[in-house]
Formats: sequence, C-alpha cells, structure tokens
Amino acid sequence: MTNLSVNINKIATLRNARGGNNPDVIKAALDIERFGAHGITVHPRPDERHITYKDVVDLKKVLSTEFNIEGNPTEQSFVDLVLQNTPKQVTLVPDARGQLTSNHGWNTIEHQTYLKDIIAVFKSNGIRVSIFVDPIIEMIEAAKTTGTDHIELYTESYAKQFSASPNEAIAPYIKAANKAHELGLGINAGHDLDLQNLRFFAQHIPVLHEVSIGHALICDAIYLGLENTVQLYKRQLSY
Ligand SMILES: CC(=O)[C@@H](O)[C@H](O)COP(=O)(O)O
Ligand SMILES: NCC(=O)COP(=O)(O)O
Repeated sequence: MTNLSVNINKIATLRNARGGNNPDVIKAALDIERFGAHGITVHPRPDERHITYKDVVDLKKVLSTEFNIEGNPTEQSFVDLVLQNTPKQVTLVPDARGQLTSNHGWNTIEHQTYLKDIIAVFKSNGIRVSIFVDPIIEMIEAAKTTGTDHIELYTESYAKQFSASPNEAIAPYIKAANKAHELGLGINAGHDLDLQNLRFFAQHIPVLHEVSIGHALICDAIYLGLENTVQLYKRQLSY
C-alpha cells in the first residue's frame, strides 16, 4: 500500500494572506489526520511565505501520524529546526532561496560528499532521510552512496506529460523505481500529483512507499471539501 502524506503548505499560504489564524493550520493538519491521511508534509522555506518555523514546532507537538519536513539543508536554520523537532522523515530538496516552487532534484554525483555528511547527521538523530531526485538512473545510483534511506521521485515531468502520453510519461519513473528498489532504497514521490494522474502512477510503481501531495489536493478541497478530498486521494492509491 502507498501512504498519502498531505502537504499543508497552501493552507498556510491562505492563512498568511491576512496575517491572522484563519484557516488554522494546526486544526487543518489534525483534521487531515482524522480524515485518514497517513502523514503530514510541510516545506518551511527561508522566507516563511507559507509554513513558518513556529508552525513546525506547533505541529510536532500534536501530530500522531508521520511528520515529514522538506527543505534545503544548506540553510543551517533548517538543519537546526529539523534536529530540534525530530520528525519521522526529513526530505532534502535543493531549492534556492526565493524559488517559486521545487523544480529539480539533487545532482547526487556532484553533491555526493555533502549529502553523505548531512544525511549522517539526521540519521544519527533517528530521523529517516529521503532525497528529492529526478528519475535518472545515474542519480539514483549515486543516491545510494549517500546513505539516504529513501528517494523522492520528482514527478513534475510525469504530471506535465501525463494527459498527452501516460505511457511515455511513466517510463523513466518505472526504470528509476526499479533501480532504486534493486539498490534497497525506499521510494517516495511527489510534485503536481493529482486526482487524474495519481492512480496510474501508483499502479505502475508498485513499490511506492509514499506520495506527498499538496497543491492539487488543497485546490480540490475548495470544491469537494477536505474530508471528501483526502478520501478521494486515498482511493486512488487503493486499487
Ligand atoms: C519538494 C516538493 O516537491 C515541493 O512540491 C514542495 O513541497 C512544494 O513546495 P511549495 O508548496 O512551496 O510549492
Ligand atoms: N514533495 C511534494 C509535495 O510535498 C507536494 O507537492 P505538490 O503536490 O504541492 O506539487
């Protein structure tokens, strides 16, 4: 079975628009857990434009499902935040400051030594590590040498190509997932997954451990309601 981790960044975006506490990010996270999600994902960016560092501290105190914190460990404040709040999983994403959204995976060959060192720090604190990678065989092979537990396949190119050509869109992900599985890496996936493309992805990557989904899921919730939406996404993962 593939776990659904709901990324709540966009709930914080809406809250921050008015500077108050509506919608309440903590309440929404607890509701999402109650509605059946297997985990909560946040990506506190250095500019705190959506999830704030305080949100991470507050969430850690109350969540009962898997807490997954995403971010770039070249920011020391991010490393400190993760170590102080010990989530079940940290997902390392090589985003620059101010980037609109994540748009590439790690070059695990070029950054192999750096990743190895920082991953060891998180792992020695009992935190599972996942690293964000493109579906490229060489990047998966080098990911293995960093000591990471999981990889997260960056699915934007799949999502972009899916409606025109699902089989072509999924092909590199099947190869990458097979390689990762052969190397003993856990497999997560995320970015632009939605109600249309999720089932096909999960069906073709049977060893998929977890998907993290935010933008499309929160958009769907505007029309369908949060409880119904969480359940619709879960249904795409159980076939
Ligand atoms: C790591 C990743 O794929 C991202 O999707 C990310 O968590 C989304 O970040 P934003 O919500 O800031 O676009
Ligand atoms: N890791 C991907 C994630 O958390 C959510 O990405 P998106 O669904 O907001 O594109």
